[in-house]
Amino acid sequence: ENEPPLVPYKIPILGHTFSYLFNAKKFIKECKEQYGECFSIYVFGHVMTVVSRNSLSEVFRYPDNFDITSGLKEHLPLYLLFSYNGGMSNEGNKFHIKSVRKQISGKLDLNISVVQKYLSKGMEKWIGDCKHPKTVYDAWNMINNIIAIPIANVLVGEEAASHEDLVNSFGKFAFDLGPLLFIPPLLSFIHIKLHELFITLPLRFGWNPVSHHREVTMKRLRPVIEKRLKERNELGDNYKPYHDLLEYYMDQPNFDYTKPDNLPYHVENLLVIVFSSITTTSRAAADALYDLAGRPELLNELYEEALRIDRECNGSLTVADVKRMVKLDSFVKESLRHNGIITSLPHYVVKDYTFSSGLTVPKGRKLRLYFDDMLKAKESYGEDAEEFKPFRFLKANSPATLVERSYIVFGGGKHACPGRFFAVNEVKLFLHKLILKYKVSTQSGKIEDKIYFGPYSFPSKSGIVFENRV
Ligand code: HEM
Repeated sequence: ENEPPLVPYKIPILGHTFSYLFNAKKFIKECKEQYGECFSIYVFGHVMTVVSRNSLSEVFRYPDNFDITSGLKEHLPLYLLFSYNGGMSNEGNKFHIKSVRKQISGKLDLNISVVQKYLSKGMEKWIGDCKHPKTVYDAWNMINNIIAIPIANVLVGEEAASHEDLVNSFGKFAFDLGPLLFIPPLLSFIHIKLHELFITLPLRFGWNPVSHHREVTMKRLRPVIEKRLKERNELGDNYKPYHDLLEYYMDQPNFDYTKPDNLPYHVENLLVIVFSSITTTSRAAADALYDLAGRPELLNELYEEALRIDRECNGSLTVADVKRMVKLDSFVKESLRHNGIITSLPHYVVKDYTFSSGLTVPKGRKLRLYFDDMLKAKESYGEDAEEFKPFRFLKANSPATLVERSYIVFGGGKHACPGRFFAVNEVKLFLHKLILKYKVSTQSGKIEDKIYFGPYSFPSKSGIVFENRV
């Protein structure tokens, strides 16, 4: 009875689908202005509720009432693509969160030198010498190739990550699965399950985007595992554990790679982390690069900070040094805040839930969180919340990793991204090295807009010009 208002629509069956697909930013904004922070729209044959502000915070605060796993599963049915670990499950997620907290974000001090070393190698390989200005289109793709190298090293160690096919496979993994995520669920008009059936249709003909990556990973990990097990045997208490995620998997009581389904199971767990870590981080770095390249005065200011810190630490940075990059941190945070994503993180309502506003969402209702509105809330960011102000957070004691009511780039509550400490450090290190080495500008000389598809946004594909600093 007390449901959020359903925004009226004129075209039966289609409802708001067209506006949602082709004009989401304006459409959702107008709906909120007219119907308040919580309203329902009719898209792809189903009623979906868009939540913002207090209602959105409640979704994070009461995770038992809102199920994100089913929401994500519907868009990307990993459980149909992953044959050994069941894809995404609540139980599986607990393991992933623990492993990322402990082994990746929790070992930043140790990982940071690996990240630096391989970021430099990646930049040398993919950007290289720009004595003559070099224009790169689709910088996200290029940055993804760079970011994949340090992440592969942190996940599986230097020996396995020395194989180019493994690093390439990690880098491409999410891009191979991604398109499935963005196919509009047109068949949902008939039945929600039909969309899932459609996107996994190629599986029935033997095509599975996961199989190739699983095979490459297994081929490269098996000899490393055998070598480490031998070392463990020979050295006993003197064995020095490696700091990567692979070592963590090998320590699990259920690890026995001699059993037929065991290694593929652990490799699929690893691929979930590959999926969550590489394109997300490279996307943040690409957004920041476009934001930087369109603002020459900002580049100069960040260069001064980068140069000072680089001189003080002789080029070898610690976590504390990265923390001292306060201008860069504020800029990265502002860039993340402007990621342009309109709505995200689909959740299903587990049982009827009444928000503190008095509105009730029924069990089974799909919610989407209105990110763009929350990230531009005037109550939190002031009257100029819509503006891009790179040093907005400089004096606010509010680092880019800090999850707050309105800063929901990394989600919120119990499920807030456990990889954010690692990700922000890596993005900062990438930009730090880039700023020291190159002058960057947009080919157009303008600040480039993001590309939109439905409620999703992507970095621009227009040219970025790299030039060596003299
Ligand atoms: C800039 C880069 C990144 C962004 C923007 C990002 C964003 C997010 C968001 C929005 C969520 C959902 C949170 C929620 O449901 O409230 C999430 C979850 C997660 N992220 Fe990240 N992430 C990034 C990097 C990483 C990295 C590098 C890793 C791993 C090394 C990682 C691992 C995870 C995991 C395991 C979850 C699931 C957490 C859960 O379900 O409780 N992420 N991330």
